[in-house]
Amino acid sequence: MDIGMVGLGRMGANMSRRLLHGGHRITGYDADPQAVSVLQSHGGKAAASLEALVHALVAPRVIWLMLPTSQISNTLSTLAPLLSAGDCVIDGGNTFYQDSIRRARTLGLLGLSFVDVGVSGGVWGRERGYCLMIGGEQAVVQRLEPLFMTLAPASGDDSGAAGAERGFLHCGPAGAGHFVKMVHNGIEYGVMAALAEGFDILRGAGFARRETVGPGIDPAHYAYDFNLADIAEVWRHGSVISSWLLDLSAMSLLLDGDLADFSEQVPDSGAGRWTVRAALDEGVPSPVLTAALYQRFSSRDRDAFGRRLLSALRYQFGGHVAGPGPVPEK
Ligand SMILES: O=C(CO)[C@H](O)[C@H](O)COP(=O)(O)O
Repeated sequence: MDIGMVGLGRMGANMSRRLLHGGHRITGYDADPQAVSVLQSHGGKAAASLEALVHALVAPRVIWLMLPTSQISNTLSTLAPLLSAGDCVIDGGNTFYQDSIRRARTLGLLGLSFVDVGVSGGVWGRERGYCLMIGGEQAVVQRLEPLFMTLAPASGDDSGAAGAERGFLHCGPAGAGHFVKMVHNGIEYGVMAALAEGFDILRGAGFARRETVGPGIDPAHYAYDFNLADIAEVWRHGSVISSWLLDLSAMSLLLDGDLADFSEQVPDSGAGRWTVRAALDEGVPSPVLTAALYQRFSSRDRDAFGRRLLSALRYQFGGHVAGPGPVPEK
């Protein structure tokens, strides 16, 4: 198929390369001309502007946006007047699903189709393929199937696997793809938090070798010196918690057991918050995913003032001092 790819960052560039390798023709646009040159070096065509991209494609056009969430509205405002009825825009970013529902309606009034695709696979997707969660009208999604077949992990697999087994799924009408991806990312936070906490506990299992243990704790119970990379590795083989995130943990720990080059402050791009909001709207308890989201806020010291207030209160009611702070009056 002929596709216009807008956004040639880590995801857009790698997806374009996988599509080119699968025999599709890509015309790409990115605000960074260097990213467009890289696409050209892999056999794609370059467009110098969104206008040029639209003109380079034959109607009915398919334009795939792989952009940060913040750039989708402006890009659609520029694109929409350039497109013709029957053209299709795909948003493959981590967009809030309610924005996708609204955009599908707005573009639909102009005769344009809008398909939301949650894409998971990260920087490894070019080789491994991408898991695709798709929302939109059935007929439009069906027309785009050759693209999904190529991007999904089982591309080139002639086992006869279809749809979900290949790694793509039409989840429902507009917004459904981004809704499913939102929850996927919410789960991702939870699994990541569980791995982080578990490895932290294993790392602490030798604390009695380094410091005086508290009353009632036998130092012999905390005298281990675990090799975390080895533990992650052994868990990868046949354990109940084997997973790709565990594979990535094993690789990270092998490269540097202290993870010294990584920040303790963990950002979030929005999907975790939206998942928790959906859980609130649905009245579904989601303590694990919520705690994992709050862990990220804590990592950025968003609760530092609250923690100081805890210390202040302990001081006020009991004269307890924690760390540097006012000395209680006798
Ligand atoms: O879509 C993704 C993986 O599937 C995102 O790359 C990942 O979820 C990053 O999100 P956050 O910045 O919130 O951690």
